[in-house]
Amino acid sequence: MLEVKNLVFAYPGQETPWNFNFTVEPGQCIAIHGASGSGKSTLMNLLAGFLEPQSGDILWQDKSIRHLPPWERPMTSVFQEHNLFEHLSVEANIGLGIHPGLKLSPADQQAIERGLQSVGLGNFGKRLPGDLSGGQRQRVALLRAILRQQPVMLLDEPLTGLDSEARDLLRQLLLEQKTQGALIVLASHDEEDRRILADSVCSL
Ligand SMILES: Nc1ncnc2c1ncn2[C@@H]1O[C@H](COP(=O)(O)OP(=O)(O)OP(=O)(O)O)[C@@H](O)[C@H]1O
Repeated sequence: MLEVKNLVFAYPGQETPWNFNFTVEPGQCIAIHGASGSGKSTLMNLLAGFLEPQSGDILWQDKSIRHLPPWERPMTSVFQEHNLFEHLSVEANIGLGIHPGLKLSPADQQAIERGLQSVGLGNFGKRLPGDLSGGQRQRVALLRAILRQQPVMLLDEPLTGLDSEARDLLRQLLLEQKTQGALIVLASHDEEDRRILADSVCSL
């Protein structure tokens, strides 16, 4: 279980701090819902370890992960910037998520190929991210997160801007991740995403 307990944070000069509280079980998705500027990305950054809370705790399977650096947390994230390495092929970008030294087994390579097919990018493995559209980059970032196979996925507007076909495809992929036990924290403005994917909602 992921537990966020009285997680207090304010940016310098901010009068009223946030105080985040929720729990989510593996195999479930919690949607983080709120107006623009309400703190959804801030919460994601706190969970990922890119921001340091002033107090409170984050527990994973009853152990505090609050002081762990991002790379030691049981999490993978897709944030709005996508963070793809522009000089590396799509395949290598995804492969780096699986193995930081790109020492990929034939099974890893097969998983990448199959994954690219499943998000409609079967022939795009050798391309550079700069040659992809925004929506295609988004699909690569999401696939990389999925193939990292961490127990918790932090998704900040992962489907925004995609056409309806790609959106349906990726919603399906995320539902499959849930049935395989993935815990998803989803920041989304989209009511349909929340209705289809979320088991609970945290309103900010
Ligand atoms: N580095 C920062 N320093 C100071 N204030 C910040 C910083 N980053 C964000 N904020 C402020 O914190 C508030 C919450 O921002 P955040 O990006 O978390 O909102 P959001 O709910 O994700 O918004 P959106 O839906 O538009 O992406 C905003 O008022 C924003 O201006």
